[in-house]
Amino acid sequence: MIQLKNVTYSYNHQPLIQDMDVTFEKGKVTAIIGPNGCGKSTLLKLACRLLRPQKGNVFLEDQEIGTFKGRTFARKVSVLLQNNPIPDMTVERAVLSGRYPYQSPFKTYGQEDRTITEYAMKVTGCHSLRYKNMHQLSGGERQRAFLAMRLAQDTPVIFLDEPTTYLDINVSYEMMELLREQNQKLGKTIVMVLHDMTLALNYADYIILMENGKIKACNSVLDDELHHCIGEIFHVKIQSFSETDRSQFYFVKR
Ligand SMILES: Nc1ncnc2c1ncn2[C@@H]1O[C@H](COP(=O)(O)OP(=O)(O)OP(=O)(O)O)[C@@H](O)[C@H]1O
Repeated sequence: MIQLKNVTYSYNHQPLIQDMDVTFEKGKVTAIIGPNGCGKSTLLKLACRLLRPQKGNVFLEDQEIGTFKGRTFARKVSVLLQNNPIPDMTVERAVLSGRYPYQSPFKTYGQEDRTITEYAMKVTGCHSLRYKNMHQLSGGERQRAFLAMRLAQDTPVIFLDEPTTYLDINVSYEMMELLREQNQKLGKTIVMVLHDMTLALNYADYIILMENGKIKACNSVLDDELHHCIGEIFHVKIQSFSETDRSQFYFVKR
């Protein structure tokens, strides 16, 4: 479980997030949604200690995240951001480098690291790209390679900021299926910022809906009040394909 307690964050003395309390449930998939510029990426960065709150605290399993040593934290939490620096190396080498938290001056990459690297390349569909340089990939291929790096890191918690950027609709759904599988089979806690609300509603357990730096709603994807708030903010109506199976949603413009 990741908890933000009473968190305040300002850019250049302009308050964006103020006294925010929010919890990301362990073993669940949470999607953060909201209009452009409402603070989704900032919230994600605060939760994975890429930003430090000016006030308040963030806890991972009841321990303040700032108190973890670098490698210990990197064994618990991996993060896929929107604009990652592109490493000048092959895909295989880049995915293997995701194993860095398990290395030390006395231990280099071993069989376990290579096995997990193979697995991560396979499930993300990067296997055939393994000998290409990261700079030679298309946007979508590179995004899959970055995801493979994060899976190789093998952490119980994965944060992703807009993971479907650059991906076509098929690959977007494949990526969501893969993340869902990581959650259901391996119990990973997944928190992702998503612009595509159809993906958010159909793949998350919980939705955090933000507006102007504030949380407008935070609830199960099935919650009617949440649907109402989404409808108000985005001027849409949420419908389910079936009244009995309320697990497949789509949107219509109001
Ligand atoms: N490094 C920064 N310095 C100053 N202001 C920033 C910085 N990063 C973000 N902001 C501002 O903070 C606000 C929230 O940004 P953030 O990236 O968290 O929003 P977002 O909801 O993720 O947006 P989007 O959906 O467009 O990606 C925006 O007004 C943005 O301009």
